[in-house]
Amino acid sequence: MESSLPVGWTMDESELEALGRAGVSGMKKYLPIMLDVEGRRVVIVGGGAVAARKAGPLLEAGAELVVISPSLSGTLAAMADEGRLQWISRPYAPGDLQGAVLVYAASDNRAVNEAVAAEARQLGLPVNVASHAEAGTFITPGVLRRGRLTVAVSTSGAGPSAAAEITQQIAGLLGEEYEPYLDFLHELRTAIKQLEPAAENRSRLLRRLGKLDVLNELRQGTFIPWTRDEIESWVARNREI
Ligand SMILES: C[C@@]1(CC(=O)O)c2cc3[nH]c(cc4nc(cc5[nH]c(cc(n2)[C@H]1CCC(=O)O)[C@@](C)(CC(=O)O)[C@@H]5CCC(=O)O)C(CC(=O)O)=C4CCC(=O)O)c(CCC(=O)O)c3CC(=O)O
Ligand SMILES: NC(=O)C1=CN([C@@H]2O[C@H](COP(=O)(O)OP(=O)(O)OC[C@H]3O[C@@H](n4cnc5c(N)ncnc54)[C@H](O)[C@@H]3O)[C@@H](O)[C@H]2O)C=CC1
Repeated sequence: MESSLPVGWTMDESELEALGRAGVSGMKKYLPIMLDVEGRRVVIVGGGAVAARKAGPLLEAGAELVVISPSLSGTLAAMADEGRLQWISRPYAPGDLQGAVLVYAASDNRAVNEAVAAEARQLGLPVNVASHAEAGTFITPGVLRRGRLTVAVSTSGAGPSAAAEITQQIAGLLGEEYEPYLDFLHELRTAIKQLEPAAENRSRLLRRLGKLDVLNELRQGTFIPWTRDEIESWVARNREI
Protein backbone atom coordinates (compact mmCIF):
# COMPACT_ATOMS: atom_id res chain seq x y z
CA MET A 1 0.00 0.00 0.00
CA GLU A 2 1.56 3.22 -1.14
CA SER A 3 -0.51 5.33 1.23
CA SER A 4 1.19 4.13 4.44
CA LEU A 5 4.80 3.43 3.62
CA PRO A 6 6.68 1.55 6.30
CA VAL A 7 10.07 3.02 7.21
CA GLY A 8 12.72 1.94 4.75
CA TRP A 9 10.38 1.71 1.74
CA THR A 10 11.21 3.68 -1.34
CA MET A 11 8.94 5.12 -3.97
CA ASP A 12 9.46 4.58 -7.65
CA GLU A 13 9.64 7.45 -10.13
CA SER A 14 5.95 7.48 -11.05
CA GLU A 15 4.89 7.45 -7.39
CA LEU A 16 7.19 10.36 -6.58
CA GLU A 17 5.90 12.24 -9.61
CA ALA A 18 2.29 11.59 -8.53
CA LEU A 19 3.03 12.83 -5.04
CA GLY A 20 4.54 15.98 -6.52
CA ARG A 21 1.42 16.55 -8.62
CA ALA A 22 -0.79 15.98 -5.57
CA GLY A 23 0.89 18.77 -3.60
CA VAL A 24 1.74 18.78 0.11
CA SER A 25 -1.80 17.96 1.25
CA GLY A 26 -1.59 14.70 -0.74
CA MET A 27 -5.03 15.32 -2.22
CA LYS A 28 -5.19 15.51 -5.97
CA LYS A 29 -8.08 17.39 -7.56
CA TYR A 30 -9.27 15.75 -10.76
CA LEU A 31 -11.14 17.70 -13.43
CA PRO A 32 -14.58 16.25 -14.24
CA ILE A 33 -15.49 16.41 -17.94
CA MET A 34 -18.02 14.68 -20.22
CA LEU A 35 -16.19 13.18 -23.16
CA ASP A 36 -17.72 12.45 -26.58
CA VAL A 37 -16.15 9.17 -27.73
CA GLU A 38 -18.75 8.25 -30.37
CA GLY A 39 -17.00 6.54 -33.28
CA ARG A 40 -13.60 7.12 -31.64
CA ARG A 41 -11.07 4.37 -31.11
CA VAL A 42 -10.58 3.46 -27.45
CA VAL A 43 -8.03 0.79 -26.46
CA ILE A 44 -8.29 -1.41 -23.36
CA VAL A 45 -5.24 -3.53 -22.55
CA GLY A 46 -6.29 -6.57 -20.50
CA GLY A 47 -9.40 -8.74 -20.79
CA GLY A 48 -10.49 -9.52 -17.22
CA ALA A 49 -13.25 -8.41 -14.85
CA VAL A 50 -11.98 -4.84 -14.56
CA ALA A 51 -11.60 -4.45 -18.34
CA ALA A 52 -15.20 -5.72 -18.71
CA ARG A 53 -16.48 -3.12 -16.24
CA LYS A 54 -14.76 -0.32 -18.14
CA ALA A 55 -15.99 -1.70 -21.52
CA GLY A 56 -19.76 -1.44 -20.82
CA PRO A 57 -20.02 2.35 -20.52
CA LEU A 58 -17.59 2.81 -23.45
CA LEU A 59 -19.86 0.79 -25.73
CA GLU A 60 -22.88 2.67 -24.40
CA ALA A 61 -21.11 5.89 -25.38
CA GLY A 62 -20.60 4.56 -28.92
CA ALA A 63 -16.82 4.11 -28.77
CA GLU A 64 -15.04 1.96 -31.36
CA LEU A 65 -13.61 -0.41 -28.78
CA VAL A 66 -10.43 -2.46 -29.16
CA VAL A 67 -9.41 -4.95 -26.45
CA ILE A 68 -5.85 -6.26 -26.50
CA SER A 69 -5.35 -9.34 -24.32
CA PRO A 70 -4.28 -12.97 -24.71
CA SER A 71 -7.53 -14.02 -22.97
CA LEU A 72 -11.05 -12.60 -22.49
CA SER A 73 -13.51 -12.93 -19.60
CA GLY A 74 -16.99 -14.29 -20.39
CA THR A 75 -18.60 -10.85 -20.61
CA LEU A 76 -15.97 -9.50 -23.00
CA ALA A 77 -15.98 -12.70 -25.09
CA ALA A 78 -19.74 -12.30 -25.57
CA MET A 79 -19.26 -8.66 -26.62
CA ALA A 80 -16.57 -9.74 -29.11
CA ASP A 81 -18.83 -12.52 -30.50
CA GLU A 82 -21.60 -9.99 -31.03
CA GLY A 83 -19.15 -7.79 -32.98
CA ARG A 84 -19.44 -4.99 -30.44
CA LEU A 85 -15.68 -4.81 -29.90
CA GLN A 86 -12.53 -5.82 -31.73
CA TRP A 87 -10.42 -8.40 -29.87
CA ILE A 88 -6.69 -8.51 -30.58
CA SER A 89 -5.75 -11.84 -28.99
CA ARG A 90 -2.15 -11.34 -27.93
CA PRO A 91 -0.22 -9.48 -25.23
CA TYR A 92 0.19 -5.71 -25.52
CA ALA A 93 3.03 -4.54 -27.80
CA PRO A 94 4.42 -1.02 -28.22
CA GLY A 95 2.62 0.80 -31.05
CA ASP A 96 -0.79 -0.65 -30.08
CA LEU A 97 -2.13 2.75 -29.03
CA GLN A 98 -1.83 4.37 -32.48
CA GLY A 99 -5.07 6.07 -33.49
CA ALA A 100 -6.67 5.87 -30.04
CA VAL A 101 -8.20 8.85 -28.23
CA LEU A 102 -8.39 7.16 -24.83
CA VAL A 103 -6.52 4.28 -23.19
CA TYR A 104 -7.18 1.86 -20.30
CA ALA A 105 -4.33 -0.20 -18.86
CA ALA A 106 -6.34 -2.95 -17.15
CA SER A 107 -4.06 -5.99 -17.25
CA ASP A 108 -3.11 -7.69 -13.97
CA ASN A 109 0.56 -7.00 -14.66
CA ARG A 110 1.87 -3.73 -13.19
CA ALA A 111 4.87 -3.57 -15.54
CA VAL A 112 2.66 -4.05 -18.61
CA ASN A 113 0.27 -1.36 -17.34
CA GLU A 114 3.21 0.98 -16.82
CA ALA A 115 4.49 0.37 -20.36
CA VAL A 116 1.00 1.16 -21.70
CA ALA A 117 0.87 4.34 -19.60
CA ALA A 118 4.31 5.38 -20.85
CA GLU A 119 3.28 4.96 -24.51
CA ALA A 120 0.05 6.88 -23.86
CA ARG A 121 1.94 9.72 -22.18
CA GLN A 122 4.32 9.87 -25.14
CA LEU A 123 1.38 10.15 -27.55
CA GLY A 124 -0.32 12.74 -25.32
CA LEU A 125 -3.30 10.43 -24.67
CA PRO A 126 -5.30 10.27 -21.42
CA VAL A 127 -4.70 6.91 -19.73
CA ASN A 128 -6.39 5.03 -16.87
CA VAL A 129 -4.28 2.54 -14.91
CA ALA A 130 -6.39 -0.01 -13.03
CA SER A 131 -3.65 -1.59 -10.93
CA HIS A 132 -2.24 1.67 -9.51
CA ALA A 133 -4.18 4.74 -10.51
CA GLU A 134 -1.37 7.20 -9.78
CA ALA A 135 0.53 5.91 -12.85
CA GLY A 136 -2.29 7.17 -15.10
CA THR A 137 -3.87 10.53 -15.89
CA PHE A 138 -7.58 9.88 -15.31
CA ILE A 139 -9.77 7.72 -13.06
CA THR A 140 -13.25 6.30 -13.59
CA PRO A 141 -16.14 7.58 -11.48
CA GLY A 142 -19.24 5.69 -10.34
CA VAL A 143 -22.00 6.63 -12.81
CA LEU A 144 -25.75 7.05 -12.51
CA ARG A 145 -27.78 7.65 -15.67
CA ARG A 146 -31.37 8.84 -16.08
CA GLY A 147 -31.65 9.26 -19.82
CA ARG A 148 -29.89 12.54 -20.64
CA LEU A 149 -28.93 13.05 -16.99
CA THR A 150 -25.54 11.72 -15.93
CA VAL A 151 -24.24 11.88 -12.37
CA ALA A 152 -20.60 10.91 -11.86
CA VAL A 153 -19.20 10.26 -8.38
CA SER A 154 -15.53 10.18 -7.51
CA THR A 155 -13.72 9.93 -4.20
CA SER A 156 -10.47 10.92 -5.96
CA GLY A 157 -9.50 7.28 -5.65
CA ALA A 158 -9.81 7.23 -1.84
CA GLY A 159 -12.53 4.56 -1.83
CA PRO A 160 -13.82 2.99 -5.05
CA SER A 161 -16.44 0.99 -3.10
CA ALA A 162 -17.55 4.18 -1.33
CA ALA A 163 -17.94 5.82 -4.76
CA ALA A 164 -20.22 2.94 -5.79
CA GLU A 165 -22.22 3.20 -2.56
CA ILE A 166 -22.66 6.98 -2.79
CA THR A 167 -23.79 6.54 -6.41
CA GLN A 168 -26.50 4.15 -5.17
CA GLN A 169 -27.60 6.67 -2.53
CA ILE A 170 -27.96 9.36 -5.20
CA ALA A 171 -29.93 6.90 -7.35
CA GLY A 172 -32.49 6.80 -4.52
CA LEU A 173 -32.79 10.60 -4.61
CA LEU A 174 -33.10 11.03 -8.37
CA GLY A 175 -36.01 8.97 -9.66
CA GLU A 176 -36.87 7.69 -13.12
CA GLU A 177 -38.93 10.85 -13.76
CA TYR A 178 -35.72 12.69 -14.62
CA GLU A 179 -35.51 10.84 -17.93
CA PRO A 180 -38.80 12.14 -19.41
CA TYR A 181 -38.19 15.51 -17.69
CA LEU A 182 -34.91 16.00 -19.53
CA ASP A 183 -36.45 14.79 -22.80
CA PHE A 184 -39.09 17.49 -22.30
CA LEU A 185 -36.46 20.16 -21.57
CA HIS A 186 -34.48 19.07 -24.62
CA GLU A 187 -37.55 19.33 -26.87
CA LEU A 188 -38.53 22.75 -25.52
CA ARG A 189 -34.98 24.10 -25.63
CA THR A 190 -34.59 22.94 -29.24
CA ALA A 191 -37.91 24.59 -30.17
CA ILE A 192 -36.96 27.85 -28.43
CA LYS A 193 -33.67 27.95 -30.35
CA GLN A 194 -35.57 27.42 -33.63
CA LEU A 195 -38.42 29.83 -32.94
CA GLU A 196 -36.74 32.73 -31.15
CA PRO A 197 -34.02 34.63 -33.01
CA ALA A 198 -33.48 37.37 -30.38
CA ALA A 199 -30.84 36.28 -27.85
CA GLU A 200 -32.42 38.32 -25.04
CA ASN A 201 -35.86 36.72 -25.46
CA ARG A 202 -34.30 33.32 -25.85
CA SER A 203 -32.50 33.51 -22.53
CA ARG A 204 -35.71 34.70 -20.78
CA LEU A 205 -37.61 31.76 -22.28
CA LEU A 206 -34.93 29.32 -21.20
CA ARG A 207 -35.04 30.67 -17.64
CA ARG A 208 -38.85 30.32 -17.56
CA LEU A 209 -38.53 26.80 -18.86
CA GLY A 210 -36.63 25.87 -15.69
CA LYS A 211 -39.47 27.21 -13.52
CA LEU A 212 -42.22 25.00 -14.99
CA ASP A 213 -43.73 22.39 -12.66
CA VAL A 214 -43.17 19.50 -15.09
CA LEU A 215 -40.96 17.44 -12.76
CA ASN A 216 -43.68 17.38 -10.10
CA GLU A 217 -46.35 16.60 -12.67
CA LEU A 218 -44.25 13.67 -13.87
CA ARG A 219 -43.88 12.42 -10.27
CA GLN A 220 -47.64 12.64 -9.74
CA GLY A 221 -48.44 11.07 -13.08
CA THR A 222 -50.43 14.12 -14.23
CA PHE A 223 -48.05 15.29 -16.98
CA ILE A 224 -49.51 15.29 -20.49
CA PRO A 225 -46.88 15.67 -23.26
CA TRP A 226 -47.12 19.01 -25.07
CA THR A 227 -48.13 19.06 -28.72
CA ARG A 228 -46.11 21.16 -31.20
CA ASP A 229 -48.99 23.72 -31.18
CA GLU A 230 -48.85 23.95 -27.37
CA ILE A 231 -45.08 24.43 -27.47
CA GLU A 232 -45.37 27.20 -30.07
CA SER A 233 -48.11 29.00 -28.16
CA TRP A 234 -46.13 28.77 -24.88
CA VAL A 235 -43.13 30.31 -26.66
CA ALA A 236 -45.35 33.05 -28.17
CA ARG A 237 -46.91 33.85 -24.76
CA ASN A 238 -43.59 33.96 -22.92
CA ARG A 239 -41.28 35.51 -25.49
CA GLU A 240 -41.64 39.07 -24.23
CA ILE A 241 -41.59 40.39 -20.63
C1 LIG B 1 -8.75 4.95 -8.70
C2 LIG B 1 -9.69 4.08 -9.54
C3 LIG B 1 -9.07 4.00 -10.91
C4 LIG B 1 -10.00 3.45 -11.98
O1 LIG B 1 -10.20 2.24 -12.01
O2 LIG B 1 -10.47 4.26 -12.79
C5 LIG B 1 -9.87 2.71 -8.95
C6 LIG B 1 -8.81 1.95 -8.50
C7 LIG B 1 -8.86 0.75 -7.79
N1 LIG B 1 -10.01 0.07 -7.47
C8 LIG B 1 -9.71 -1.02 -6.73
C9 LIG B 1 -10.64 -1.94 -6.19
C10 LIG B 1 -12.04 -1.93 -6.40
N2 LIG B 1 -12.74 -1.12 -7.29
C11 LIG B 1 -14.07 -1.41 -7.21
C12 LIG B 1 -15.10 -0.80 -7.99
C13 LIG B 1 -15.01 0.34 -8.77
N3 LIG B 1 -13.87 1.08 -8.94
C14 LIG B 1 -14.15 2.21 -9.60
C15 LIG B 1 -13.24 3.23 -9.83
C16 LIG B 1 -11.92 3.32 -9.45
N4 LIG B 1 -11.17 2.31 -8.95
C17 LIG B 1 -11.14 4.59 -9.59
C18 LIG B 1 -11.45 5.56 -8.43
C19 LIG B 1 -12.88 6.02 -8.35
C20 LIG B 1 -13.05 7.07 -7.30
O3 LIG B 1 -12.76 8.24 -7.60
O4 LIG B 1 -13.42 6.78 -6.18
C21 LIG B 1 -15.61 2.32 -9.94
C22 LIG B 1 -16.23 3.44 -9.08
C23 LIG B 1 -15.89 2.67 -11.39
C24 LIG B 1 -15.44 1.62 -12.40
O5 LIG B 1 -14.42 0.97 -12.26
O6 LIG B 1 -16.19 1.49 -13.37
C25 LIG B 1 -16.14 0.91 -9.57
C26 LIG B 1 -17.51 0.84 -8.91
C27 LIG B 1 -18.58 0.88 -9.99
C28 LIG B 1 -19.95 0.65 -9.46
O7 LIG B 1 -20.27 -0.50 -9.08
O8 LIG B 1 -20.74 1.60 -9.45
C29 LIG B 1 -14.25 -2.45 -6.27
C30 LIG B 1 -15.60 -2.98 -5.86
C31 LIG B 1 -16.06 -4.05 -6.77
O9 LIG B 1 -15.30 -4.57 -7.62
O10 LIG B 1 -17.21 -4.45 -6.55
C32 LIG B 1 -12.98 -2.81 -5.77
C33 LIG B 1 -12.64 -3.88 -4.74
C34 LIG B 1 -12.83 -3.32 -3.33
C35 LIG B 1 -11.78 -2.30 -2.94
O11 LIG B 1 -10.59 -2.60 -3.05
O12 LIG B 1 -12.20 -1.19 -2.52
C36 LIG B 1 -8.27 -1.09 -6.62
C37 LIG B 1 -7.52 -2.11 -5.80
C38 LIG B 1 -7.09 -3.29 -6.68
C39 LIG B 1 -6.24 -4.26 -5.91
O13 LIG B 1 -6.37 -4.37 -4.70
O14 LIG B 1 -5.43 -4.92 -6.58
C40 LIG B 1 -7.75 0.01 -7.31
C41 LIG B 1 -6.28 0.38 -7.54
C42 LIG B 1 -5.90 1.67 -6.87
O15 LIG B 1 -6.45 2.02 -5.82
O16 LIG B 1 -4.98 2.29 -7.39
N1 LIG C 1 -9.46 -0.13 -10.93
C1 LIG C 1 -10.32 -0.97 -10.44
O1 LIG C 1 -11.50 -0.66 -10.37
C2 LIG C 1 -9.85 -2.29 -9.98
C3 LIG C 1 -8.56 -2.69 -10.27
N2 LIG C 1 -8.11 -3.92 -9.91
C4 LIG C 1 -6.75 -4.26 -10.42
O2 LIG C 1 -6.88 -4.33 -11.87
C5 LIG C 1 -6.10 -5.37 -12.42
C6 LIG C 1 -6.92 -6.31 -13.29
O3 LIG C 1 -7.91 -6.94 -12.50
P1 LIG C 1 -8.89 -8.07 -13.09
O4 LIG C 1 -9.52 -7.60 -14.35
O5 LIG C 1 -9.77 -8.50 -11.99
O6 LIG C 1 -7.83 -9.22 -13.42
P2 LIG C 1 -8.03 -10.54 -14.30
O7 LIG C 1 -7.02 -11.52 -13.83
O8 LIG C 1 -9.48 -10.92 -14.34
O9 LIG C 1 -7.62 -10.07 -15.77
C7 LIG C 1 -6.34 -9.73 -16.14
C8 LIG C 1 -6.30 -9.66 -17.66
O10 LIG C 1 -5.05 -9.12 -18.08
C9 LIG C 1 -4.65 -9.83 -19.21
N3 LIG C 1 -3.20 -9.67 -19.46
C10 LIG C 1 -2.17 -10.19 -18.75
N4 LIG C 1 -1.00 -9.84 -19.31
C11 LIG C 1 -1.29 -9.08 -20.41
C12 LIG C 1 -0.51 -8.44 -21.41
N5 LIG C 1 0.83 -8.51 -21.40
N6 LIG C 1 -1.14 -7.74 -22.38
C13 LIG C 1 -2.48 -7.67 -22.40
N7 LIG C 1 -3.28 -8.27 -21.47
C14 LIG C 1 -2.69 -8.97 -20.51
C15 LIG C 1 -5.05 -11.27 -18.92
O11 LIG C 1 -5.11 -12.03 -20.10
C16 LIG C 1 -6.43 -11.04 -18.30
O12 LIG C 1 -7.41 -10.96 -19.33
C17 LIG C 1 -5.46 -6.04 -11.22
O13 LIG C 1 -4.13 -5.52 -11.17
C18 LIG C 1 -6.23 -5.60 -10.01
O14 LIG C 1 -5.39 -5.46 -8.89
C19 LIG C 1 -8.92 -4.80 -9.26
C20 LIG C 1 -10.20 -4.47 -8.90
C21 LIG C 1 -10.76 -3.17 -9.23
